[in-house]
Amino acid sequence: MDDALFDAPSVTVAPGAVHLPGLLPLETRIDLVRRCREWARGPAGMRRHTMPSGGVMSVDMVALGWHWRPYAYSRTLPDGTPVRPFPDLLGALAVRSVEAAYGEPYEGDAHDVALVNFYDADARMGMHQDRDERSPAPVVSISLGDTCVFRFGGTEHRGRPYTDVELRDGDVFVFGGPSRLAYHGVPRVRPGTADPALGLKGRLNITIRASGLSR
Ligand SMILES: O=C(O)CCC(=O)C(=O)O
Ligand SMILES: [Fe+2]
Repeated sequence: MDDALFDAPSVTVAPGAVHLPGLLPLETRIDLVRRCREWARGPAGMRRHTMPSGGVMSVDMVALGWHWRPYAYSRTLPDGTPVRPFPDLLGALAVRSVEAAYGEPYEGDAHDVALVNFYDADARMGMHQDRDERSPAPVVSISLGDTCVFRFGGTEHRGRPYTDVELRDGDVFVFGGPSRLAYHGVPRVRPGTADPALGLKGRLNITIRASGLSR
Protein backbone atom coordinates (compact mmCIF):
# COMPACT_ATOMS: atom_id res chain seq x y z
CA MET A 1 0.00 0.00 0.00
CA ASP A 2 1.36 3.33 -1.09
CA ASP A 3 1.09 5.70 1.88
CA ALA A 4 1.10 8.68 -0.48
CA LEU A 5 -2.42 7.71 -1.51
CA PHE A 6 -3.72 8.70 1.91
CA ASP A 7 -2.52 12.22 1.09
CA ALA A 8 -4.15 12.41 -2.36
CA PRO A 9 -6.17 15.61 -2.87
CA SER A 10 -9.86 15.00 -2.34
CA VAL A 11 -13.16 16.85 -2.29
CA THR A 12 -16.03 15.56 -0.16
CA VAL A 13 -19.19 16.20 -2.19
CA ALA A 14 -21.61 14.65 0.34
CA PRO A 15 -21.06 12.45 3.40
CA GLY A 16 -19.35 9.30 2.06
CA ALA A 17 -19.02 10.74 -1.46
CA VAL A 18 -15.47 11.75 -2.28
CA HIS A 19 -14.02 13.09 -5.52
CA LEU A 20 -10.33 12.30 -6.03
CA PRO A 21 -9.23 14.52 -8.94
CA GLY A 22 -6.36 13.20 -11.06
CA LEU A 23 -5.69 10.16 -8.89
CA LEU A 24 -4.60 7.96 -11.80
CA PRO A 25 -1.28 8.65 -13.54
CA LEU A 26 -1.08 8.67 -17.35
CA GLU A 27 0.45 5.19 -17.59
CA THR A 28 -2.45 3.72 -15.59
CA ARG A 29 -4.98 5.58 -17.74
CA ILE A 30 -3.36 4.36 -20.96
CA ASP A 31 -3.29 0.81 -19.62
CA LEU A 32 -6.96 0.97 -18.59
CA VAL A 33 -8.04 2.32 -21.99
CA ARG A 34 -6.18 -0.55 -23.68
CA ARG A 35 -7.90 -3.06 -21.39
CA CYS A 36 -11.34 -1.49 -21.97
CA ARG A 37 -10.83 -1.94 -25.72
CA GLU A 38 -10.14 -5.62 -25.13
CA TRP A 39 -13.10 -6.05 -22.77
CA ALA A 40 -15.35 -4.34 -25.35
CA ARG A 41 -14.70 -7.06 -27.93
CA GLY A 42 -16.16 -10.51 -28.36
CA PRO A 43 -19.36 -12.30 -27.55
CA ALA A 44 -19.45 -10.92 -23.99
CA GLY A 45 -18.51 -7.44 -25.22
CA MET A 46 -20.14 -4.01 -25.32
CA ARG A 47 -23.86 -3.69 -25.84
CA ARG A 48 -26.68 -1.16 -25.50
CA HIS A 49 -29.33 -2.17 -23.05
CA THR A 50 -33.05 -1.63 -23.48
CA MET A 51 -34.75 -0.31 -20.37
CA PRO A 52 -37.99 -1.82 -19.05
CA SER A 53 -39.68 1.36 -20.39
CA GLY A 54 -38.62 0.35 -23.94
CA GLY A 55 -36.02 3.12 -24.29
CA VAL A 56 -32.53 2.19 -25.41
CA MET A 57 -29.60 3.49 -23.36
CA SER A 58 -27.23 5.85 -25.17
CA VAL A 59 -24.21 4.36 -23.36
CA ASP A 60 -22.44 1.18 -24.53
CA MET A 61 -21.74 -1.18 -21.65
CA VAL A 62 -19.76 -4.27 -20.82
CA ALA A 63 -19.80 -6.01 -17.45
CA LEU A 64 -16.96 -7.95 -15.82
CA GLY A 65 -17.41 -10.53 -13.06
CA TRP A 66 -21.19 -10.55 -13.21
CA HIS A 67 -23.34 -9.65 -16.18
CA TRP A 68 -25.60 -6.67 -15.62
CA ARG A 69 -28.67 -5.60 -17.52
CA PRO A 70 -31.49 -3.33 -16.31
CA TYR A 71 -31.95 -4.15 -13.42
CA ALA A 72 -30.28 -7.34 -12.28
CA TYR A 73 -27.02 -9.25 -12.18
CA SER A 74 -26.67 -12.73 -13.66
CA ARG A 75 -23.87 -15.27 -13.85
CA THR A 76 -23.92 -15.42 -17.64
CA LEU A 77 -25.27 -13.36 -20.52
CA PRO A 78 -28.91 -14.09 -21.45
CA ASP A 79 -27.75 -16.50 -24.20
CA GLY A 80 -25.50 -18.41 -21.78
CA THR A 81 -22.20 -16.82 -22.87
CA PRO A 82 -19.89 -16.62 -19.86
CA VAL A 83 -19.28 -13.14 -18.54
CA ARG A 84 -15.70 -11.88 -18.69
CA PRO A 85 -13.85 -12.44 -15.42
CA PHE A 86 -13.39 -9.62 -12.92
CA PRO A 87 -9.74 -8.52 -13.17
CA ASP A 88 -7.69 -8.47 -9.94
CA LEU A 89 -6.28 -5.15 -11.08
CA LEU A 90 -9.69 -3.49 -10.66
CA GLY A 91 -10.11 -5.01 -7.20
CA ALA A 92 -6.77 -3.55 -6.15
CA LEU A 93 -7.65 -0.19 -7.69
CA ALA A 94 -10.95 -0.16 -5.78
CA VAL A 95 -9.25 -0.80 -2.43
CA ARG A 96 -6.61 1.88 -3.07
CA SER A 97 -9.30 4.36 -4.10
CA VAL A 98 -11.53 3.73 -1.08
CA GLU A 99 -8.51 4.05 1.20
CA ALA A 100 -7.50 7.31 -0.50
CA ALA A 101 -11.09 8.61 -0.20
CA TYR A 102 -11.67 7.75 3.45
CA GLY A 103 -8.08 7.79 4.76
CA GLU A 104 -8.34 4.46 6.54
CA PRO A 105 -7.71 0.82 5.66
CA TYR A 106 -10.55 -0.84 3.74
CA GLU A 107 -12.13 -3.79 5.50
CA GLY A 108 -15.39 -4.15 3.58
CA ASP A 109 -16.54 -6.78 1.08
CA ALA A 110 -14.23 -7.52 -1.84
CA HIS A 111 -15.23 -5.79 -5.08
CA ASP A 112 -16.17 -8.41 -7.65
CA VAL A 113 -17.97 -6.68 -10.51
CA ALA A 114 -17.22 -3.78 -12.83
CA LEU A 115 -19.39 -2.04 -15.39
CA VAL A 116 -17.53 -0.34 -18.20
CA ASN A 117 -19.47 2.45 -19.91
CA PHE A 118 -18.56 4.15 -23.17
CA TYR A 119 -20.00 7.60 -23.88
CA ASP A 120 -19.81 9.22 -27.30
CA ALA A 121 -20.46 12.96 -27.62
CA ASP A 122 -24.23 12.54 -27.36
CA ALA A 123 -24.44 9.86 -24.68
CA ARG A 124 -26.01 10.56 -21.30
CA MET A 125 -27.02 8.64 -18.23
CA GLY A 126 -30.22 9.57 -16.41
CA MET A 127 -30.43 9.97 -12.64
CA HIS A 128 -30.49 6.55 -10.95
CA GLN A 129 -29.35 4.65 -7.87
CA ASP A 130 -26.86 1.77 -8.04
CA ARG A 131 -28.96 -0.62 -6.04
CA ASP A 132 -28.75 -4.02 -7.66
CA GLU A 133 -25.85 -4.94 -5.36
CA ARG A 134 -26.51 -6.64 -2.05
CA SER A 135 -23.33 -5.35 -0.43
CA PRO A 136 -23.04 -1.91 1.21
CA ALA A 137 -19.44 -1.62 -0.08
CA PRO A 138 -18.61 1.74 -1.67
CA VAL A 139 -18.81 2.10 -5.45
CA VAL A 140 -15.58 3.27 -7.09
CA SER A 141 -16.01 5.17 -10.34
CA ILE A 142 -13.08 5.82 -12.68
CA SER A 143 -13.20 8.36 -15.50
CA LEU A 144 -11.08 8.17 -18.66
CA GLY A 145 -11.00 10.39 -21.74
CA ASP A 146 -13.50 13.21 -22.23
CA THR A 147 -14.62 15.25 -19.24
CA CYS A 148 -18.25 14.87 -18.19
CA VAL A 149 -20.70 16.57 -15.87
CA PHE A 150 -21.48 14.11 -13.10
CA ARG A 151 -24.63 14.98 -11.17
CA PHE A 152 -24.75 13.77 -7.59
CA GLY A 153 -27.99 14.07 -5.63
CA GLY A 154 -29.66 12.70 -2.53
CA THR A 155 -30.89 9.25 -1.60
CA GLU A 156 -34.64 9.99 -1.59
CA HIS A 157 -35.43 11.11 -5.13
CA ARG A 158 -33.75 12.04 -8.40
CA GLY A 159 -34.45 15.79 -8.20
CA ARG A 160 -32.73 18.75 -6.56
CA PRO A 161 -30.72 19.43 -4.54
CA TYR A 162 -27.77 17.95 -6.34
CA THR A 163 -24.16 18.89 -7.00
CA ASP A 164 -22.65 18.95 -10.50
CA VAL A 165 -19.04 17.81 -10.55
CA GLU A 166 -16.73 17.84 -13.59
CA LEU A 167 -15.15 14.41 -13.82
CA ARG A 168 -11.94 14.48 -15.85
CA ASP A 169 -9.57 11.90 -17.23
CA GLY A 170 -7.94 10.06 -14.32
CA ASP A 171 -10.43 11.23 -11.70
CA VAL A 172 -11.90 8.75 -9.25
CA PHE A 173 -15.21 9.23 -7.44
CA VAL A 174 -16.05 7.02 -4.45
CA PHE A 175 -19.56 6.84 -3.04
CA GLY A 176 -20.33 4.75 0.00
CA GLY A 177 -21.72 5.00 3.53
CA PRO A 178 -24.61 7.49 3.69
CA SER A 179 -24.16 8.24 -0.04
CA ARG A 180 -24.10 4.64 -1.25
CA LEU A 181 -27.67 4.86 -2.57
CA ALA A 182 -27.53 8.48 -3.74
CA TYR A 183 -29.10 9.26 -7.11
CA HIS A 184 -26.54 10.19 -9.75
CA GLY A 185 -26.23 10.60 -13.49
CA VAL A 186 -24.27 12.06 -16.38
CA PRO A 187 -26.23 14.88 -18.04
CA ARG A 188 -23.45 15.68 -20.52
CA VAL A 189 -20.06 14.85 -21.91
CA ARG A 190 -17.66 17.54 -23.13
CA PRO A 191 -16.48 16.21 -26.52
CA GLY A 192 -12.85 16.64 -27.51
CA THR A 193 -11.57 17.27 -23.98
CA ALA A 194 -9.69 13.95 -23.67
CA ASP A 195 -5.91 13.99 -23.32
CA PRO A 196 -4.65 13.25 -26.88
CA ALA A 197 -1.99 10.95 -25.34
CA LEU A 198 -4.80 8.53 -24.56
CA GLY A 199 -5.89 8.05 -28.19
CA LEU A 200 -9.51 7.90 -27.04
CA LYS A 201 -12.40 9.73 -28.70
CA GLY A 202 -15.16 9.87 -26.11
CA ARG A 203 -15.39 8.93 -22.45
CA LEU A 204 -14.94 5.66 -20.63
CA ASN A 205 -16.20 5.10 -17.11
CA ILE A 206 -15.55 2.05 -14.99
CA THR A 207 -17.64 1.54 -11.85
CA ILE A 208 -16.23 -1.09 -9.53
CA ARG A 209 -18.71 -2.63 -7.08
CA ALA A 210 -19.19 -5.46 -4.63
CA SER A 211 -22.17 -7.50 -5.81
CA GLY A 212 -22.79 -9.20 -2.46
CA LEU A 213 -23.80 -12.23 -4.53
CA SER A 214 -22.15 -15.61 -4.18
CA ARG A 215 -21.05 -17.65 -7.14
O1 LIG B 1 -20.40 7.34 -16.09
C1 LIG B 1 -20.44 7.66 -14.91
O2 LIG B 1 -19.68 8.50 -14.42
C2 LIG B 1 -21.48 7.04 -14.00
C3 LIG B 1 -21.88 5.66 -14.41
C4 LIG B 1 -22.92 5.08 -13.54
O3 LIG B 1 -23.56 5.75 -12.77
C5 LIG B 1 -23.22 3.65 -13.60
O4 LIG B 1 -22.61 2.91 -14.38
O5 LIG B 1 -24.10 3.20 -12.82
FE1 LIG C 1 -24.62 4.51 -11.38
